[in-house]
Amino acid sequence: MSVYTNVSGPELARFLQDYDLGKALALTGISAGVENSNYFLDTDQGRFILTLFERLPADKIPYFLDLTDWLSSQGIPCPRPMHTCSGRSLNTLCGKPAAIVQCLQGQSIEGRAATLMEIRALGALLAKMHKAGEEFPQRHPNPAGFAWMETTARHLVPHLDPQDNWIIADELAYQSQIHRETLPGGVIHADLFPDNVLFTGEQISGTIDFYYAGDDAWLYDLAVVANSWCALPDGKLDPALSPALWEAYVAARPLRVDEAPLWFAMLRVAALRFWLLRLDAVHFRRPGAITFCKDPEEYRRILLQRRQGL
Ligand SMILES: Nc1ncnc2c1ncn2[C@@H]1O[C@H](COP(=O)(O)OP(=O)(O)OP(=O)(O)O)[C@@H](O)[C@H]1O
Ligand SMILES: N[C@@H](CCO)C(=O)O
Repeated sequence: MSVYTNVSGPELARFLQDYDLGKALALTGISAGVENSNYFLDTDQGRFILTLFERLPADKIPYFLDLTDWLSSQGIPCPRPMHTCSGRSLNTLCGKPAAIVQCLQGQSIEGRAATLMEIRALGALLAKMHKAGEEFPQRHPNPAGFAWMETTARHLVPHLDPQDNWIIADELAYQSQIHRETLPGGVIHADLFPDNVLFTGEQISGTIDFYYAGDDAWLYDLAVVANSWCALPDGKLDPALSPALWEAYVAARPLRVDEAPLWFAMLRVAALRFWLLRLDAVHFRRPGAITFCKDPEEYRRILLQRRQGL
């Protein structure tokens, strides 16, 4: 269940008085998603998404709304925030930070492999997103960078078996010598998994869930996408999808000469990041907290394959 806060009709009507979006016709809870309460909001002016933020503190949210506002103005299909009559995109509803954003068309392909056309569209769009973020004026270092990984790994030590602790420590030692901050970079999505991309036919009509976005190496973002879209069940890279993703990306953003040699280092660190994230969710599920645990084993498998260059 992903609607944690129920919004009454009178509360919604009061909230909408701040906007120029017409009168509410229907409010329908969205069952997908785990972190926030999301609703389809139908008004006499169309359909929108109403999000009540259940995890992020209010002062952390404007960056993400400003970023999607910016990327959307640059032609990236992402949820453009609606502004109140006084110009704010972040508001409060039922005591929670809340926003109304554009409702994008399309469906995710979650549950099946991408086609070559879809993966090429994704590679091209990711490059376009990276370039579109270049002029975005706000800086926000990736909160899940190397320091986050070291801290998370340290907390996990008593909960993992010696072999997994060894793999993580060994990978961190390797990554400590890779200076991805020297690679070309800027704004990255950092979580562009299949459930965060909407397609209409084989065209991408939306990218959502920018709440892990920040500044980091662009090649790292491509690696997050490659691991999450192009891994076979045994964790190896799909021999057709992975090159298709790469070729579409580099056609739209030609790489600098020092990037390609670090491809596997980026695939490895991207795998480690999501293995740690999932382990953290499993072992530090706080009572009452809203956490959803995806299978850490999937990313352990992916990391082991990437460490072998597969
Ligand atoms: N702007 C949008 N346009 C269309 N559909 C959207 C939009 N935002 C969210 N959705 C729909 O709502 C679902 C849940 O959204 P989302 O994945 O952002 O959930 P969340 O709980 O905020 O984040 P997470 O999935 O990371 O926990 C999506 O799978 C998608 O179907
Ligand atoms: N995409 C992440 C969850 C964070 O949204 C995962 O699959 O572990």
